[in-house]
This record gives sequence, structure tokens and C-alpha cells, in this order.
Amino acid sequence: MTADTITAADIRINARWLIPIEPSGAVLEHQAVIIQGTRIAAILPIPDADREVHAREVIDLPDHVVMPGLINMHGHAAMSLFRGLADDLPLMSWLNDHIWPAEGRFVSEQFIADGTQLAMAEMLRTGTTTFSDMYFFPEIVAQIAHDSGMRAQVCFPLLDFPTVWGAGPEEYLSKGEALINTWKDSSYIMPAIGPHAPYTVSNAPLVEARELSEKTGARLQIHLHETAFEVADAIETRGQRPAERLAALGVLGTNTQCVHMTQVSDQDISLLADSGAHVIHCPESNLKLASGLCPAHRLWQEGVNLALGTDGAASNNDLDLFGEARTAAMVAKAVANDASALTAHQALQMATLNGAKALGRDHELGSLVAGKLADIIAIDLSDPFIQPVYDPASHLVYSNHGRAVSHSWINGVPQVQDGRLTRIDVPDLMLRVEDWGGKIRAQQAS
Ligand SMILES: CSC[C@H]1O[C@@H](n2cnc3c(O)ncnc32)[C@H](O)[C@@H]1O
Ligand SMILES: [Zn+2]
Repeated sequence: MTADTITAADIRINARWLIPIEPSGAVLEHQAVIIQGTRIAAILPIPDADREVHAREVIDLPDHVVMPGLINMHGHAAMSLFRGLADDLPLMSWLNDHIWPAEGRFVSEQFIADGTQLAMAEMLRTGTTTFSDMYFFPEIVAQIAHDSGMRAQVCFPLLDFPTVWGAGPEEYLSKGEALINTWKDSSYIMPAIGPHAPYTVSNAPLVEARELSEKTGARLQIHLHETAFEVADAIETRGQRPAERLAALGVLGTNTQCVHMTQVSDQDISLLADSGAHVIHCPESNLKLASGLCPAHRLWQEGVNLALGTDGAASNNDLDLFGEARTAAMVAKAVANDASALTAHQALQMATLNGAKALGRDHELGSLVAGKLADIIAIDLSDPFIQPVYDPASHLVYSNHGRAVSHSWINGVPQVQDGRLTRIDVPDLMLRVEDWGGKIRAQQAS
């Protein structure tokens, strides 16, 4: 739809600044975003919109920057109920001695429902409109996200051993295929396959996961090269680096999302770049668990698509993707010994368009372009802690931390209005969260 043909629209957002991400990272001023139904109909200079558009609802955002909703490409949403339960530990002792025992005790359908809602509330408040989840009871995660109108890639878990969600790989795969069939035509829910890690999934289920991905088009997300120990142990026990093993099994491809990649050799980079696999960078979880540092600038230079994730709130310990973008930019500078290694604009692209690419949905998500879905956020830059403004992208990455997200829309539907959630009953949610906190505290004390 062009400006000439528009006469009526559902929503018009008048923005002081606009960061559309595409076709360039440039910041535009005094722009109107026109929404019709679920999609962006046009982006016009405000004076043109005044002349040509009659919107049912006009939202004036005179101190705000408007941009695409953030895409948090890796997490375990319901682990928000374990936030702060086990800090200051390295990955394997965090998992083996604390998190897996706690999951064995507490994870249930109700835990997943409440913990996922708590995570969604935090993500919406900090600018995320699409998240990726890898956790138990994915059918509940999918339903909860769908019912709240949040977009989600929901990866069903795949491991060699029994968990609260199933007896082993065959059960996970058959329940997972049912999840894919249920949601394959949904715009909100992207069902996906979540083999946990190379050290918890053996070759046969990995190959079955690949075949399921090829048959259905579902994405496959895996924790990969998270620590030096993982890589050294694989070399010792299998004689292969994990990425090499995945490549040999045919598991690295354009549908594959590799989470972490803190240990990267030249050969690993070639495998990633040649296969078209995506890397999901989770710098804060990597820092907190002392897992290592992903060389983001090198991967970017070599043409690997690099998106951002928070990981779960028990290893981050928040789900603020603006904060993650800041950390990614800072860490890249330190790792490369180059202050320009990853700029604010690149960090915003990682948090938006690159996530959409990893999902295979960059034709309709990840940037503000006419025709794309209306997943949009607004951030109020009038507060003293983000004044004065020279480049709003700089403030979003280096000064903001997601505190000032005032509005968001997903599929053209308001999710945050003046900083308040429209679709989640927060007081009721907090009662349930406090109940879980009480139960978990009591067990810790016993
Ligand atoms: C199979 S469901 C997901 C499984 O992963 C665990 N987990 C959470 N964070 C991490 C991480 O950084 N590396 C490896 N595994 C992680 C989570 O507790 C679930 O058991
Ligand atoms: Zn994870």
C-alpha cells in the first residue's frame, strides 16, 4: 500500500524518532507508523500522514523512539521462578547440583504456566515481542504465549534421559511432533526442536531430530560449545569437537540455531558460515557462569547470522534484551580490543532483524517496513537518565536497560500501554509467584 492509496487505518503512531533497522540502521525523525489490522501499512513523514491518513486511533509519542519489537532468541522462560536460587557457580555444578534437582522437585504443569507468565511479563515490559523457549511442557508454553498474544518459538526438549516431560528420546520426539502439528500454521507460535546439548543427546536422537526438522521445516535449537570443558571433554571421549560431530550428522544447516558458541576455532567458523547455521549469543549467562566469551565480532565478519538471547533468569538473572545488547556490545569491544568491534546499531540489529532471520521469518518480522507484521515498541527518552539525545540508538544500548519501554504492539494488538501490561493480570500473577517462592524457600531451608 502506498501513501496515495491510504485513506483509513486502524492505528497511527506519531514518533519523535524511528529506528526501522531496515533498509538501513539510520534514525529517522518525526515519522508516522500506520497500522492496518496485523500489519504495517506505511511509514510516512508526519506531515504526509496528516494529509493522507485517517486513523481510528492516533498515538502521539513526542519524546519516544519507535522500533521493531525485540526478539529474545534463547531462554527457559519458567526458570524465572528459580531466579537467584543458585548464583556464583560454574555451569556444570549449577546444573548438576542445583538446577536439575530443583527442576526434579518443582517443575509441573502449573509451575510452567506461572513461570512462563512471569517471564513474559518481564520480557514485554522490557521490549521483547518474540521469545524463544526451550523447556518442559512446551504444549503449555505454546498455549500460554498464544493466549496472551505473544510470539514465541517453542522448542520441545530432547535428551537421552527421562525427565518430568517424558521417559526418553522416543517419547520426546513423538510428543514434539504432535506439538509441531498442532502449531505449524500459527503466526504466533513457532514450534521447534530443542536437543539440549551434544553432551546430553546421543547420535541417534540427533539424527531423528534432523529428520523431523527436514520433514516439517521446524527450527532446531541446541546449546553448543557453551564451555571449554564441553569441547575438551568431547575431544577426549569422541575425538571430535561438538560442532564437527553435528556437521557430520547433518545437524548444522540453515534451520539450526547454535546457542552460546563461546569456544570457536577457525574450523568451527567455517562450519557455521558454510552451513548457514545461526549463532545465538547469550553474553550475560556466559559471563555469570564463567562459561567463556563468544567472539561475536569475528562471527559477524565471517557472515554468520548472530542473534541475541538472555538464557534463563536463573543464569542471567534478568530477561532484559536491551541489557543483553549492551553487554554484547561491551564484551565484543573488550574481546576484540577494538571499541568499534560491535556498535550500538549492530547490537540493535542482533536484537531484532537477526533474530527474525534465525527464525526464518525476516520477511515479516524484525524491522519496520510496510507489509511486515506490526510488532512494534516505543521507548520514552524524556527521563533525565537518558538526556540529552544525540543518537537514540546509543541511548537504547548504552544507557537505557529496557526500563523505559512505554508501549508495545504485537500483531497490531497493544501489549504495553504507558508502561502497563494489557493482557497479563499482574496482581494475580504475583500471588502465584509468591506462592512458588514460599514453597521453594521452604524446601531450601529443610
Ligand atoms: C531440556 S529443557 C532445558 C534444560 O536446559 C537447562 N539449562 C538452562 N540453562 C542452561 C545452559 O546455559 N546450559 C545448559 N543447560 C541449561 C535447564 O535447566 C533445563 O534442564
Ligand atoms: Zn540455555
